[in-house]
Amino acid sequence: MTDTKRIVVKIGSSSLTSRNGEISLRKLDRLVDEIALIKEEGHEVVLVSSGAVAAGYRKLGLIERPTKLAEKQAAASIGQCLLMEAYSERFISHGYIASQILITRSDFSDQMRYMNARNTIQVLLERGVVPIVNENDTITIKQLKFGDNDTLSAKVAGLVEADELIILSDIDGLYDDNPKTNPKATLLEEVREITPEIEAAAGDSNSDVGTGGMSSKIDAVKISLAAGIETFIGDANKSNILSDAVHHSARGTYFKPDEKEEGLDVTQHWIAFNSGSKGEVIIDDGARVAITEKQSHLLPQGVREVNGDFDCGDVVVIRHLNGEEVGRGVINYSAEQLRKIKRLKLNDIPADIKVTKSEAIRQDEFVCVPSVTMS
Ligand SMILES: Nc1ncnc2c1ncn2[C@@H]1O[C@H](COP(=O)(O)OP(=O)(O)O)[C@@H](O)[C@H]1O
Ligand SMILES: N[C@@H](CCC(=O)OP(=O)(O)O)C(=O)O
Repeated sequence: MTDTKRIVVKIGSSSLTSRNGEISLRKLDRLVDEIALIKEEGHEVVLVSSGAVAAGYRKLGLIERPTKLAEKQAAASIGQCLLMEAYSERFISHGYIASQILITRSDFSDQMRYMNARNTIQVLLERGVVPIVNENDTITIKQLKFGDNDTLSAKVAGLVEADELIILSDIDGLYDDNPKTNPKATLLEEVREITPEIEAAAGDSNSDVGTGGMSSKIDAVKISLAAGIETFIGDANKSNILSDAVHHSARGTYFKPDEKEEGLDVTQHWIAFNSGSKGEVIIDDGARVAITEKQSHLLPQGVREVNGDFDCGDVVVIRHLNGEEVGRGVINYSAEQLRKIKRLKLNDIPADIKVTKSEAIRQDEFVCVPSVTMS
């Protein structure tokens, strides 16, 4: 019996569909068999599954995958039921119960709803259920979409503090160039850091059926590595892919978190990748050194400018005077208060400005955020 791991598995549309873009029940069956195998090894699994649009568009009377937003949403509304029905039936045949969790970005930007989702998934996992997550496509508006399920899966991995994120695709990992257009491209088997070269290798979005292509997978990897979660990208069509990935014997790309860095905890992960920001605080050199190198709090005296309209307790972006983003943190003053006390030492803050914590941002509520393209 191996140690129980908490594993988030993400399957993309391209791995669940047949050539004409319709959902393939044969592929879905295979995936469920693979998941059952790692469940039998004792692991907990959360599945992030795309495929709602693919499963629904034909029933909507369309002959090809829609591109208009309203049609995609209508197709997803039909397809999500069909997808869950298929999953549920097949998991039951293995003796497992599946559950559905549909999420929008605004659910995740609200800390209470985020923590609620976490508690719900915790109960499901303790009871051996396989929670199946997808974006709530039908009601999400364009500007507030996760957009691709790669990013969603990394955020879910952070939410449930997963040990491993496994992204299954129609390709057996990250290559140094797109193997579909460059036959000489070679597989990168282990990646320890997302360098500009890695980002360039993943290129721009490139996918016929899915939304993200390899570049959104790399954005996802940045999010999961920041939480200290090992991530694997491999081919959904290989037998035993999940079990082999868990035992590190599968062909694919293994992304390893920095062992010297402690990964972000669940609150820091929320601040960094889910909270959304209500404004900006511009800081000087000394303040930047204090919060990024000396592990000190950000004090009002280092604040030079305040942009936006936020309240005490909101998350703000912290930017250096030169425009670079330094990180994000929970602010202890409203924008109005901070404008009055910027550059002041704590002792000089007027008595009528009353707050529970006098630092502008406490170190434990500050996070340096790796730059991730948020779609
Ligand atoms: N450097 C690269 N290495 C591997 N695949 C790449 C690379 N650059 C672009 N791609 C493309 O990314 C595709 C996988 O993304 P996508 O179709 O969105 O899959 P999914 O539906 O699984 O999310 C591959 O089929 C490949 O064409
Ligand atoms: N939420 C959408 C999937 C979005 C999407 O295409 O994601 P992916 O295939 O992972 O790039 C659906 O279920 O159809």
